[in-house]
Amino acid sequence: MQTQQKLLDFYEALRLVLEHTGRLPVERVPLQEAQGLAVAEDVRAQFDTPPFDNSAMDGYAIRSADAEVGREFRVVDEAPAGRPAERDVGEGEAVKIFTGGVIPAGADAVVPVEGTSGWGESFELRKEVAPAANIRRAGEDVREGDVILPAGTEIGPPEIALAASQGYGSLPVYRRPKVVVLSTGSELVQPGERELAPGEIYDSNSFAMVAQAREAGAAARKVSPAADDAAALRTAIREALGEADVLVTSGGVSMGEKDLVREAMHELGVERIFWGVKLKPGKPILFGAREDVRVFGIPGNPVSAMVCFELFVRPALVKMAGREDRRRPRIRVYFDEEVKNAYGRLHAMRVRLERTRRGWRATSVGAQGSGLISSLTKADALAMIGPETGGVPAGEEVEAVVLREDVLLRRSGAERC
Ligand SMILES: Nc1nc2c(c(=O)[nH]1)N[C@H]1C(S)=C(S)[C@@H](COP(=O)(O)OP(=O)(O)OC[C@H]3O[C@@H](n4cnc5c(N)ncnc54)[C@H](O)[C@@H]3O)O[C@H]1N2
Ligand code: MOO
Repeated sequence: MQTQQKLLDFYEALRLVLEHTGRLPVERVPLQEAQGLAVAEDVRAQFDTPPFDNSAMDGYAIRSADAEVGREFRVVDEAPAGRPAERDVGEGEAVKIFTGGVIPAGADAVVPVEGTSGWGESFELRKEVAPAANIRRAGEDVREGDVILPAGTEIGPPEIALAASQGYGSLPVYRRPKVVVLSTGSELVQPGERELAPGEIYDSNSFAMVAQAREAGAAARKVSPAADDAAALRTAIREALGEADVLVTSGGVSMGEKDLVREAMHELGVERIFWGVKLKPGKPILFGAREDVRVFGIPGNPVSAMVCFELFVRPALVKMAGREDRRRPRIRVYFDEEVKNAYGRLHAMRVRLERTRRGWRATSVGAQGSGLISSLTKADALAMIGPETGGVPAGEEVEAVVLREDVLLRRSGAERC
């Protein structure tokens, strides 16, 4: 077994991940499944909306030329939404109309019922009515042929509404990436299943990484963890490879005799693109490909697993889905005190962020061990402390990857409604 690693620079490793990751094929998905995906080609309006002139108010459709205050009108028909009137509106006549009702021929204005003596077979006009009052014109929302959703648009609730209003039951999108998460390790027990025996721990990584994948907009599921056993591992990986665009394994990629993931992947034809990155946490990460499946062998330490997911898997997933706009924001941060880095690797340090007059101040969340899951619940960002100079002096800025994007709102002074 290979026990020496040539560690890759982090940014070079990320470049390789992105270089080996492309957009997934375009497919049409039902509207209700399109949320969060990117429109893959321009979508055009198939007709004007609204499709017809219609009333903005409950009231009467009349001829504005007749609209003298005090005049009596005869109601000749009605036009509720969905059922146009059969009669035209002649002089001194009105059609009872409700919001969304088709404006009948002859009428050019709607008087709200509050501007009349009320509902009835006839009414007296009590308020002036200008031509075109309370009419929503055909095509005032969108015009036939307009590009309503340009390629690349994120599909959110307003885009879904617009597409539905144009009769689209499905939209062309870059397919949502399918992620399968496979934890490895004989010590793992599923939470909620039973109490732990000595030496066992609960499998938190597969839950964490499914959540991370979903948060990145992918469809993700976990499969049963595989024991540290070559045959079991091979079977589990083979099955997962058959179902995924992205396979993420956790554990078993380091130097131990029970670290069998690399070998299993090799045997199953996964081409290794890199193994080992000059990064803390996350050093033993493996990245490979088999045909269209991208494979991340992520270290088992829970913080390493989640940080590797953030820094490598997430950028790949959002690229596959055409949603590069969902890459994490990067900002410059400073520390009040010197921060040392004796790891000899780029330290993705868990920090809190605070907005000051100088900019963004980063403060370590505390101990940075790779097993300290609770530390991640306190982290707003990963401050990238380079190994070259042994750390970063007080006040000097470094790059940080923002994990909790709502902290950026703190700068804007925005309040929540
Ligand atoms: N001789 C060396 N030992 C180690 C090295 C090294 O370079 N030489 N690297 C260390 C680093 S850095 C890391 S990171 C870890 C990663 O090791 P593995 O990917 O092989 O992970 P495991 O050994 O399987 O597990 C590590 C740790 O994480 C726990 N774990 C595993 N899976 C889960 C899970 N699904 N949920 C929660 N916790 C999990 C596992 O019990 C171990 O405690 O290797 C160092 N060793
Ligand atoms: O790289 Mo390991 O992830 O240092 O703990």
